[in-house]
Amino acid sequence: MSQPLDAAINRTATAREFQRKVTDQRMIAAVIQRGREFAEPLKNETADGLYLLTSQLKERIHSPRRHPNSNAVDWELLTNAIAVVHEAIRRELSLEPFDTQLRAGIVMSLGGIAEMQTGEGKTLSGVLPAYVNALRGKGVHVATPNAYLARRDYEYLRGVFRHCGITTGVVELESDDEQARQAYQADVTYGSAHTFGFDYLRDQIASQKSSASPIGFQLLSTLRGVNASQRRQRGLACAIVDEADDVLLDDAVSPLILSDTPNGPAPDAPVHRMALGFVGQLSEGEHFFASGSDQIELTDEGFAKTYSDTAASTHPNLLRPWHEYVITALRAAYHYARDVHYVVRDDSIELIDRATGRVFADRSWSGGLHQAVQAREGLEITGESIALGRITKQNFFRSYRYLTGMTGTADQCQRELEQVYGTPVETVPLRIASKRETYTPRFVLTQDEKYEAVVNEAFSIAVSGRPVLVGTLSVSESLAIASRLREFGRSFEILNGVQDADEAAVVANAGRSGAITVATNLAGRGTDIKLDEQARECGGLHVIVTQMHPFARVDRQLIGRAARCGDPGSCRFFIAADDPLLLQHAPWITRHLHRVASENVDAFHPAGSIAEDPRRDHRLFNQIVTVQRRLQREASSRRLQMLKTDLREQEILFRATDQPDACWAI
Ligand SMILES: Nc1ncnc2c1ncn2[C@@H]1O[C@H](COP(=O)(O)OP(=O)(O)OP(=O)(O)O)[C@@H](O)[C@H]1O
Repeated sequence: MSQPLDAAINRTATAREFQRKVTDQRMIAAVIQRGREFAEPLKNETADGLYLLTSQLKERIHSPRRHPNSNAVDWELLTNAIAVVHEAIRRELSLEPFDTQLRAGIVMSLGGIAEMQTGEGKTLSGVLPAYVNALRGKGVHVATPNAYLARRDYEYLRGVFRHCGITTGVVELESDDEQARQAYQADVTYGSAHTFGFDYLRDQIASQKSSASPIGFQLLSTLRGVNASQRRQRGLACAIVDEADDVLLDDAVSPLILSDTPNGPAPDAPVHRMALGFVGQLSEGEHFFASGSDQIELTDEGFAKTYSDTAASTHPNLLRPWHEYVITALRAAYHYARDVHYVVRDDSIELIDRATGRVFADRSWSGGLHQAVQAREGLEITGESIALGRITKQNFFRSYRYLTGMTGTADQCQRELEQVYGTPVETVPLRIASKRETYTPRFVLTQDEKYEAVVNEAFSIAVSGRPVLVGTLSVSESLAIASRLREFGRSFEILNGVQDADEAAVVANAGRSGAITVATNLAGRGTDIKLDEQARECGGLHVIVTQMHPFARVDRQLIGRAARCGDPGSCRFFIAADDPLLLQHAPWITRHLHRVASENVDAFHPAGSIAEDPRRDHRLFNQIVTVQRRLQREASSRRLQMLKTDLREQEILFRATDQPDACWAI
């Protein structure tokens, strides 16, 4: 990597600039105090009075008086903004924002990412930075990890913004051009990170097309007041990213690709079917090695055998060399499992986002993998989609003039967020100490034993009147646990992206006393499970984690559904010796567990089961956490490498240092 490219990518210097401000605790505390004082008389203000205040703040932010030192923080403006937002929240939601929420809001208004524990009320914290940035009049995008959260937050907060005199909208993947344009015209637009990225790509493609149209046509359109490109977005002025670690890091590795899928079967469908039949003749170790997360390597012998099939290797419909079809068929067989990586619905493959558990009908794998999986499932093999435009999420979010966000889990990511996005992370202390109890992790030998133990625990806790959330890592695991619960005739709800029930309705019921909910990671982030009074009195929500994720942050998000905002609650991890995380990354723990099971045989613990031993179990658990930290470090360097490659390939002219100091400096 060349020095200039490294330096241009790195935005640490910008982050350090912001850091000085977001860590000025004395000033922040004073601004909160004064903001509250300013809010007091606003209680008697009319609706028009609040709008007028917003108009005055808009004028102030555009005032030429600010130009000489526009980078300096306008504390007075911020104080007034706090007062308006405070009063609007009180009027609409009958809530008073906590100091911690205002503090997080100020951090975001000053250019930092606010780290606030799960359940501490980030949703309300996002109002202040959205309001302050909306004053610029250039549009604010509030990006969430998924469409459900975008709509939920939009519906919850639009009344608050209305009291402030700020318009809001929501964009969804299904929005047509007109609906999307209207939503983007609003001061604050809610949407998933995906939707914002795709709309950006659409606009890029539309403007390329329009600049390619004849000059006469362009002129005519301009005279008629028609924008030839008919863009959806107004530009990338400001983004406030919810669940910033997920959107800006974990999910940023999958590029956004706007593609067009041709109708009808793929021309090379017969070759994919031949490859599927052929791989049955190959054996692992002799003809190929399945290594890494998604790698297949043919040996010399495997390569020679592949090309001994002359009917396939010279087939007239080949779109790429024959051995690539073979490798793709092997990848499909070895690395992609039904109900783990994808589901089959309405005779088509729908991809599962492994981090969030969401099922996406509109996503597909590239390079022929989608077709190889279709072949294996015996479905019609459709044509490969043609990429019309592509951008990595990293580059997309780096393109915003002003970027900020919030998360409950930024540990181990601070450096990366600083380097890549120029955003320092500021941790907001807990409002009150968490009441969550973490029970001793339970170790077992096999998946079957684990499911049994999970179901027993769910029953015994639900019977005491507490609601239970069983968090699984895959659709197949959720189905396995659901079928055991069904055997016992116990009613429960399931939330795995393929269930029929409405997601919001399942979440709404999950906090009822005695309810059992089995969910994939769908319930792991952002979901607010509200307890009923009896559930709270009985001890709150209990979260069962059926499998540790390679990243500890994902686990912490899941257990963060319990004991929110001062409520009681608890959690327990279940770990089996044959969990993929242990088999792939900590095989010594698997061996150790087998040894323990063979040594600890007595009347209560027959051969093959593991007796509880809190000290040993905590020690083993901590070892797994260390493995998770290593995996997270590795993922971080992979992402950085990706960004460098992407920038080099696309030869993007990027701005290294021109991120403005604050929204009023844009
Ligand atoms: N100022 C407040 N007063 C009373 N209740 C509040 C306040 N702010 C938030 N809450 C409640 O606290 C709960 C958690 O809020 P919220 O979902 O915003 O948390 P979060 O930090 O976004 O959680 P997560 O990290 O899981 O997304 C909600 O039920 C919300 O209604």
